[in-house]
Amino acid sequence: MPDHSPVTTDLEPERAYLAAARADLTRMRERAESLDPNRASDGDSAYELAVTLARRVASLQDNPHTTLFFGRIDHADPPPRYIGRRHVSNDAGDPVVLDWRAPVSTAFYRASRTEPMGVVRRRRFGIDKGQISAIEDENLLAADESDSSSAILAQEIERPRTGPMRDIVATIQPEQDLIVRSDVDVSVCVQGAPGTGKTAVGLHRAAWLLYTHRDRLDRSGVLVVGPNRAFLDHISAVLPALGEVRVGHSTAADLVAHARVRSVDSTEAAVLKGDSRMAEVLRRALWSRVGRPTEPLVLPRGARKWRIPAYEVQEIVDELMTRGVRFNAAREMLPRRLAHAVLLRMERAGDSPDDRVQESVARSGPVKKYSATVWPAVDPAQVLFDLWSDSERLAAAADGVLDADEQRILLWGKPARSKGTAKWSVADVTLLDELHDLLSRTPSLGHVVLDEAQDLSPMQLRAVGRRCSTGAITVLGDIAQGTTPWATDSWGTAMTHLGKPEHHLEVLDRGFRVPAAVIDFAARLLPSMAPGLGAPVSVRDNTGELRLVTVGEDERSAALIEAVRSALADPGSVGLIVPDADVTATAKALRENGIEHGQLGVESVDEADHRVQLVPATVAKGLEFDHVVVLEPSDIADAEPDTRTGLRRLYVVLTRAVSSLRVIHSRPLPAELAEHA
Ligand SMILES: Nc1ncnc2c1ncn2[C@@H]1O[C@H](COP(=O)(O)OP(=O)(O)OP(=O)(O)O)[C@@H](O)[C@H]1O
Repeated sequence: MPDHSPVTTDLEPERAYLAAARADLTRMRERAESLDPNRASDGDSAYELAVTLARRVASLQDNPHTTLFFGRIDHADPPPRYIGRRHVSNDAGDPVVLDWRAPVSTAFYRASRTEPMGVVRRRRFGIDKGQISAIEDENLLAADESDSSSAILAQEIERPRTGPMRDIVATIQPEQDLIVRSDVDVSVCVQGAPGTGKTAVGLHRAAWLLYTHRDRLDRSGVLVVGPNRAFLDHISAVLPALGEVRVGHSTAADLVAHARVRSVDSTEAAVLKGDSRMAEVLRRALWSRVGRPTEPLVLPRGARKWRIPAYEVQEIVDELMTRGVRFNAAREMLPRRLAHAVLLRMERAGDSPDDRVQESVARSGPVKKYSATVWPAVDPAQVLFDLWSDSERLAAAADGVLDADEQRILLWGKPARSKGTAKWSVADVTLLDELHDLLSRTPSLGHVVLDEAQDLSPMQLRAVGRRCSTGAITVLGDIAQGTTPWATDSWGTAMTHLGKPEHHLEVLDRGFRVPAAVIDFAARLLPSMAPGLGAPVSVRDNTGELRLVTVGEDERSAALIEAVRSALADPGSVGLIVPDADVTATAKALRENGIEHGQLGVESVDEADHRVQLVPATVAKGLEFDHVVVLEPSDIADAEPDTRTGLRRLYVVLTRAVSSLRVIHSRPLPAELAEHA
């Protein structure tokens, strides 16, 4: 007997249970709607209460497109437990549906015949238009090792993709669930080939953490960091669908937006500016702003003048500099320390000054002025401006850290006139963020989910890391998809830059997106650009469709339009991924042929949710489409600064397809891809 057996007899009782659960949810909502926020003790509390109640009412809305539960587990003793997206209880307060994140729900995801966790039967519900359409049972006490595949799971994985990414709460796999439910204080790093569910797992982990540690994380905040706007838009519906609307989403660039980015560094400058050695250069450059006192502090007070000699001020400054506090915190302590030194002199002279005198001395004009001269306020932009435009300052800060050639790379050829007119690069604003943190500690969030982490430079990783310095992080990525010249080759190193050397490394290798025919093709690139990393093993039943179309250059545009039209004949989304340089011409060709489409960019999304999306190759990361049409792989690879990065970019582009991949090219394919073709 197969392990997962379709059940037909229980359909009606289960539908009745669903109807009753829906009625319970309606009652819960009506009760929340009837509560009067004006019963709070004052206006502010009433407002707070009104907001909380509105949120609660919204979270109790029934979604007619889905059911309240997707699974059920039976233990030896009744009652059975129904698992759904949210908790529902009846009038007596007894649970009718359990939230998937509740500890008791864990068994639904993890119980197996080898470890049944007290579960005797797992039931999955097939859902169609908000109604239960199928039931599948798995007997966990069965001894035989027969077919363990689930048709409902297969159906979910095979369904055509339309619109933004959906949650996977009904079909989270045991190895994914282990990551989702890792302890709140554990930082997890997930390495996984394309389509192994890293993003899905990261988002469900955020939802689980918020449910399990609501008080702590609601206060401190949870943030998801992704590569660009198009990606954030793609994933934006997942957490709200799980009832979590208060999770921030940001690109890595927006995290450090201290200035407008108006220039692009050369590759070698960008790599160097992203190198972790820059942290030491910046630290020295900043702290060198603290001056050496040459004059004594003179404080007239009444008939007397109090003097603190320069050497004594120097001792105070030295002590403050070695305390391990941030620059501004130490700077703020200086007037009080000077006042204390004055106080000691007053006492020695027979006075008995109290705390108020110390306070007034610290705030006095001469002390404030003297402090500000010795320890000036510093603007991060000025520090960086001076480093890039003044070779002597740079040499002083970089001595023993960067060699002369490296320093030359960093210096501006034509320095801007001032920090205000300086044209900062992406790497520069990341360095500004480091300087801001050296001045004053960056507040830490409770948890950060960092996606596509392999692409960040060490300095960018530090910027993300300081945003969860007191919390934990979930890092998601794939070394083989690293497409920046500074991409990481080692998760151990990346996690150290993030400030989390103690972490769990997990590997996901079952591919839920890319069908076998497509992954086999893309995986030809792996030995040359990520030796040692394997391709995912596709769990898809559908082996997919791969078409390579070689055409003459003048036929390319027509072939492309033909490929898009043929993709549109099947259900699902169509991604047309082209070299960045071809975006404008391709958009024109689509328009001329009457093919409506959206265009994605680093900063732009398709609000209208067209079926066809035109995607520059550099924006494709993390996205997926039912059908993918790729134009001219060799141009996509050649647009990158080096061969390895080019092949990795191509690997990303080729692994976006759920059902079919069409490759249109007039140039020969890169040799690594063409091999064994
Ligand atoms: N357990 C699952 N059940 C159903 N679908 C799943 C499951 N895990 C992942 N998927 C689906 O597989 C697809 C790929 O997932 P996801 O985008 O999270 O992969 P990824 O590892 O982040 O890929 P990439 O490295 O290419 O960005 C998505 O459509 C996701 O919903």
